[in-house]
Amino acid sequence: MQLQNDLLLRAARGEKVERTPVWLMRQAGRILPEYRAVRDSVSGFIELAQTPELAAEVTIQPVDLLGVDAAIIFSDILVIPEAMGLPYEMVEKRGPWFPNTIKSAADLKKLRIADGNTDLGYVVEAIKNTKRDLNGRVPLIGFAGAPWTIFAYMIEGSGSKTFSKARAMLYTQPEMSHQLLQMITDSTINYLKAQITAGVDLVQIFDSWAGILPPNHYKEYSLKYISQICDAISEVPKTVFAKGAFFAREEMSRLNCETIGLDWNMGIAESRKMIGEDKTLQGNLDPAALYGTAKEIEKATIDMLDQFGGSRHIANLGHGVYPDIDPEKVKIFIETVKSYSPSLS
Ligand SMILES: Cc1c2[nH]c(c1CCC(=O)O)Cc1[nH]c(c(CCC(=O)O)c1C)Cc1[nH]c(c(CCC(=O)O)c1C)Cc1[nH]c(c(C)c1CCC(=O)O)C2
Repeated sequence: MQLQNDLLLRAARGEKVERTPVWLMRQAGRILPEYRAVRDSVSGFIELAQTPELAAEVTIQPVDLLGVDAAIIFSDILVIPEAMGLPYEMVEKRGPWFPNTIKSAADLKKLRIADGNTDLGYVVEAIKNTKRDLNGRVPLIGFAGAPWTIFAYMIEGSGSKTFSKARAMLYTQPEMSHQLLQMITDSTINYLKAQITAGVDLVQIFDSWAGILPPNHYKEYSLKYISQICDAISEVPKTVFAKGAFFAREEMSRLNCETIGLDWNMGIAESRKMIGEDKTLQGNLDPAALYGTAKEIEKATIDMLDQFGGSRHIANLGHGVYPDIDPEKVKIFIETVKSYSPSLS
C-alpha cells in the first residue's frame, strides 16, 4: 500500500523532504494514560505484547495522540531470548527478570535458533494488524535488540548498573560468548526478516548497552554481529542506535545501514564529521529536556534542528522517552519539529 506520509523513509534514504520527520524511541506505552488503560485490561506487559489486536492498538496510539511520523511495533527486545528458549518475566516497576540464565557452554545446548514466523508468530500477527489499521498513514518501524545487548540480559538475568557477569564472560569464556552471540544474531536475522515480510517499513537495532564495553570489545563482540545483521537485510532501510558508543562512531559509518542514531552525549557537528555525509543521523534531544517549560523545549528543539540542518536528519530524543514525562511536553517537541524544520530545507 502507498504510504500517505513517507517522510521517515525518504529521510532515511537521503532523499529530499519538505520537513524533518519526528518520532520518539519508546513512544508506545510508558507515557500515555490511554496505554495504561489497555495494559490494565490484561495481566501485564507480556500478555499485552502477545495479543495482536491490543498490541496494534497501543502501537497506533502515539500516531493518533501525539502526531508522530512513524509507529513502532509494540513488543520488546527480550522476545528473542524467549524465542530461543530462555523465558523472561516483566516485574512491575523493576523491569525484566530471567528465572534461568546462561552460565556455561552446556547451557547453550538448551537454546535453539529462533524462527521468526513460528516462535514469534504473535509479533508477526501484531504487525499485520497494525499495518491494516494504520491504513498507510505513517510507516511502521520494526526492531530488535543488538546481539550484545541481548547477550547481556541472557547472562545477567536482569538489568544491572555494570552488567559485570556479562562483561566477565567476554574475558573468561570468549569462545562460548561468540557462540551465543552468533546464535542470537541468526535468530535476530530470522526475526527481522519475518517482521519485514509481515509489513514493517524500516528496522531499528537497539544496542542499549553498547556504552559499557571498551572499544576493542565493542568491535569484537558487538559491531561484528550488528554488521552481519545489516548485511543480511536489504529489503528496508536500517537504523543502528548504539547508546554510549561515542568511541565507535567512525567504525559505525562503515556499517551497511542508512541511519545512525545519536544519543544526547554525542555532539552533532562532531558526529556528522566522524560519520560522514552518506548516512542519515537520528536524534538526539536530551530526554530530560522535556522536563523543561514549553519555551525551553521549543528553544532546545530549534537549537538541535539548526545543528543537524535540514537534510539527512530524523528528529528523535537521544534515548527512550522517560515514563514520567507529560505527553503535552512531548507534543511541544513534535510540533516544534513540524513547524520549524520546513525553513531548513
Ligand atoms: C533495553 C530495552 C528493553 N526494551 C527495549 C530496550 C531498548 C531500548 C532502550 O534502551 O530503552 C525496547 C522496547 N521496549 C518496548 C518497546 C516498544 C516500542 C516503543 O515504544 O519504542 C521497545 C522498542 C516496550 C516496553 N518494554 C517495557 C515496557 C514497560 C512494561 C509495562 O508496561 O509495565 C514497555 C512499554 C519493559 C522493559 N523492557 C526492557 C526494560 C529494561 C524494561 C523495564 C523498564 C522500561 O519500561 O524501560 C528492555
